[in-house]
Amino acid sequence: MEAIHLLTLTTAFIIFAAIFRRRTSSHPGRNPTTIRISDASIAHVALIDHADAFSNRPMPPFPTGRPITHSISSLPYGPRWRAVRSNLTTGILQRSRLGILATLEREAAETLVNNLSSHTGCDVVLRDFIHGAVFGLVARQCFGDGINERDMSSMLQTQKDFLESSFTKVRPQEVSSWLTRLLRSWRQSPRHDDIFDRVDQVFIPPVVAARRRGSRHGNDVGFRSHLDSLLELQVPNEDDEHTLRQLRDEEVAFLCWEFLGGGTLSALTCLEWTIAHLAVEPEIQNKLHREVADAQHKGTMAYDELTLPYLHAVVLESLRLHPPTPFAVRHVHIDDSIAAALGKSSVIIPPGGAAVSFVLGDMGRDCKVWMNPDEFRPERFMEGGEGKGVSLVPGPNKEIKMMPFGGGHRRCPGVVMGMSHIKCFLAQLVYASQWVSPADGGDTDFADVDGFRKMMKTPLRVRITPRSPN
Ligand code: HEM
Repeated sequence: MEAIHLLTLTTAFIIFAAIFRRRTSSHPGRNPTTIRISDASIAHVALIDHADAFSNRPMPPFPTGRPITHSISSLPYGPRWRAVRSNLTTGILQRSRLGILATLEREAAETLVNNLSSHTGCDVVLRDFIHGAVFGLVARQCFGDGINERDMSSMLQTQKDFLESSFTKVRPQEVSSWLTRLLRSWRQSPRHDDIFDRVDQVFIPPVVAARRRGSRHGNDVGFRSHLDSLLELQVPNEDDEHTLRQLRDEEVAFLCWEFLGGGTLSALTCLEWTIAHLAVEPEIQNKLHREVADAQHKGTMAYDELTLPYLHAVVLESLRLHPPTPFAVRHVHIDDSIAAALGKSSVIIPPGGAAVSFVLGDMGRDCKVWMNPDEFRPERFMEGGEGKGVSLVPGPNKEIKMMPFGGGHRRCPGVVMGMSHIKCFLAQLVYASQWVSPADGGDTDFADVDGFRKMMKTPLRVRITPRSPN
């Protein structure tokens, strides 16, 4: 009897706690009805033709005890979002700075190749090597030089732990049961709070506050770092948008965290998938190697589409099949004209609004657009292929064929930097070595994790063999 009482009380407490947490953290955009859109033409109507209506994201599905609108991706569409986003796009991500970035990229890629060279002839699990190298590059862009080793490795470890914890979350917005969702968010939120606390600890005292005090955490990379730009940035005040204020330390810390995550994790995901495909497709790998080697010998190593068209095609093919961020999500309330436009495509947004999830992976594998969509065939992006001329970010008057960087007002601002990093690392990896399936003949597992980041479920293990000079 006692045991039954205890069980009943515990269950009642869990449900009460879950409801209480939900109430106290309630937000109009949290856990609304979710509509999935996999059709690129409907995505065009929504994200491009009605971009304003599709310009907000729902609140993250997990309640936390703190305001989490400190990042570009979670700020509501409006003046503060505009201020921090344009600080990024006109600052560090500007195309004209690619020349400066090229030097940093080349140094990072060469370090990666050197680190791997002692494993030539062996099987390696690539993920940690690539993660460290891409993180190091993005951190230099974020902070400049001079961050000490210990602080860097705490940041990298925090990012790895966050990534690991996100793998266990299965599309929370798509979990249909109300109770499951409540219990799940109740169980998961302390882990998120824990990560946010760590972001504060790892970034604020050693980096943000130290730089604010003017301590020379060194910035000898020859351009203004992202951190420096954030410390100078003025954003509209919450209560009066006509007055400006500086960002608070925790906001700067969170924006740096977002920059490091956006810059590192998508490139890491894409590089791992690409090497996995190249290891089982030696002809494609050899063709890519020939193109890169040719450019190296001519001294024309610029990673652009014109100089290295096959490299560009290989990266596009990888992003088509495995968009690292699998969904572009919006929270919408719409008027009658938009309802009518979407209604033609049988998408009905309920009067209270909805979360709309554009499924980027489905668009890249749509067999109405792509021939044998599950095949890895970069040639489809070359002359005469169905993907030739495809644009990475959808615009007006153009059919959407794939959307790995999302679309509309909230599309990814890091397209140019992301593509440039991926191409540079990939070119150097393929130039230096040949990547083959592991010596024990183990099959590569092409399954992906079910989570917010579409990484390989089983971290890639490959054999590095030397390239004969040609
Ligand atoms: C291969 C590389 C990358 C891929 C595939 C990628 C993909 C995406 C996707 C799908 C979105 C959501 C877009 C939408 O909702 O329509 C996004 C948003 C975002 N990405 Fe990226 N990304 C990449 C690289 C980067 C880089 C290098 C940065 C910056 C350092 C970055 C920063 C951001 C930010 C700040 C947002 C939120 C934008 C907003 O809400 O206004 N990403 N990214």
